[in-house]
Amino acid sequence: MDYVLEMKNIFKSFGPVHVLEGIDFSLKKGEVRALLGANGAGKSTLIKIVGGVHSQTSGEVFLKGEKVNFKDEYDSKMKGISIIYQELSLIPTLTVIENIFLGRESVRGAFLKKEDMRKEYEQICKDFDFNINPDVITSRLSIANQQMVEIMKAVSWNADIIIMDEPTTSLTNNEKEGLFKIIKRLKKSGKSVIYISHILDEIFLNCDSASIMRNGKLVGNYDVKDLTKGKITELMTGNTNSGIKEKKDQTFADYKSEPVLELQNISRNNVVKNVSFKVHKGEVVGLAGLVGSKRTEIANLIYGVDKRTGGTILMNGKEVNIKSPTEAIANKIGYIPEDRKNLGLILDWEIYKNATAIQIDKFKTRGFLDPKKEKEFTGYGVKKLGIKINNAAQKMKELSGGNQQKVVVSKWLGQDMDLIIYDEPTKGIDIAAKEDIFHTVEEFSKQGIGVIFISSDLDEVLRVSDKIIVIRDGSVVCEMDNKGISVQDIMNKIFDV
Ligand SMILES: Nc1ncnc2c1ncn2[C@@H]1O[C@H](COP(=O)(O)OP(=O)(O)OP(=O)(O)O)[C@@H](O)[C@H]1O
Repeated sequence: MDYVLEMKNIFKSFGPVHVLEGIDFSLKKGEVRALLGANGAGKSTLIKIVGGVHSQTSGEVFLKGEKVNFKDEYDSKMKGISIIYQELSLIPTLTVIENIFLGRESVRGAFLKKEDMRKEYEQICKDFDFNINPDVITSRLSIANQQMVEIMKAVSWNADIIIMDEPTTSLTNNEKEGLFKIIKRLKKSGKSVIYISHILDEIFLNCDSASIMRNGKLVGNYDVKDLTKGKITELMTGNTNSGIKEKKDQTFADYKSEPVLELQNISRNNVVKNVSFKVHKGEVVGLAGLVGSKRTEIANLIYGVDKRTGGTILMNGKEVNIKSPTEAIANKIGYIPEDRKNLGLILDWEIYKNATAIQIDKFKTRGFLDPKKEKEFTGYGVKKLGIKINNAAQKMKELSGGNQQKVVVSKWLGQDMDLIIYDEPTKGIDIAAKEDIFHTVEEFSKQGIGVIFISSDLDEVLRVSDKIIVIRDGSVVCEMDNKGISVQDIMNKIFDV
């Protein structure tokens, strides 16, 4: 068999922690292979070995039959491997076009001319059905656009093997379509793709085959046509009953008392436009809309990240004027942000310091922080959300992406709140662990806390919400009671059908 990549009996340990235990993985020319597994199963670690970021503790890697030992990331790139990592690797101070062509000159053996770069850039934009100003400084772009640039950069490298680690997490539907087209084109031209995603629909749409991992071991290799979502979940977790619920089955909303939050015609310039809605005690309000519909911008006005230019916000019947996240927390508002890397976590800190950052005063003994108390609290969150860690003093950056996200959620457990906002909380979370996040929503609402739940996954919005508010272009389109409505009904409102 002609394999472009073969990994044989790969072991990887970080000190005493065994992350990969005897993985065999292979990829054929023109194959699109999914790499699946629960959060912390070892997917990213495996591809980081192919990418020259980590070297294996033991085992062998072959490229087109030839044994390789990558010296570093550059070496892997030069041998024809291009990776889109979960965390963006662009240089924020460079322009988009500079980022895309960075390091490419040496591949061609001569400097690329500016005009050639522009021509190539235009072609990539056309292929992606996408339009980003090449001269804009990258840090000025939205996270979605930065991710798109990252993808364009990886694909334009002209590698034989392209590895995508959760590439669609912040893309709009159009951009996703663009990416899926690119994958088809890559396949047709004989390139091979490894595709990691927790969104199983994407696997069925794009992949030929799948390798499933569990706890650092390979469960097996499968043809995607022989798999179902249920089967994948079962193979990933080793559990035949994942307890996944389709629908919300109880409500804790209290419509008799004063709403915990009332927005009256709030606006910000021409971005958020006269938005009004109420959140009652224990009520879960889902905000549905396309990526870019300005749901996060509304949340940012409530949490004091951005300044309102109009309208009034009431909490428990009283007008509030929250000017910063610190003031929001003092007003009993919690916020689980979409951009966890920049807003929710400090990756160089220990897990327990991240987990306790918001409620720090609770963990003091005689005025001093007590690490024992902090670790106890962290342990509580770890158990509640099934977070996979080795010990609470590990650095945050050592956790898998999905487990980092769970720590962001765990920070708010036990906090005295009237309202909590979840913004895309299940990004990067595996299918079984999503349910743990939904349970926290349920528990908060059971305690009488109002919840705003933002998600691009409408099944999720239906799963958790009492009421759904459809947002389009910064305005409220309608409010829908979650009674007998379907994803299609919400879609119709989103698209104005
Ligand atoms: N540098 C490190 N030191 C210690 N442990 C690490 C390090 N890097 C990763 N790990 C551990 O290895 C395990 C596998 O992590 P990895 O990121 O490969 O998982 P994953 O399958 O990609 O998960 P996710 O779906 O959440 O992204 C995790 O338990 C993680 O904590």
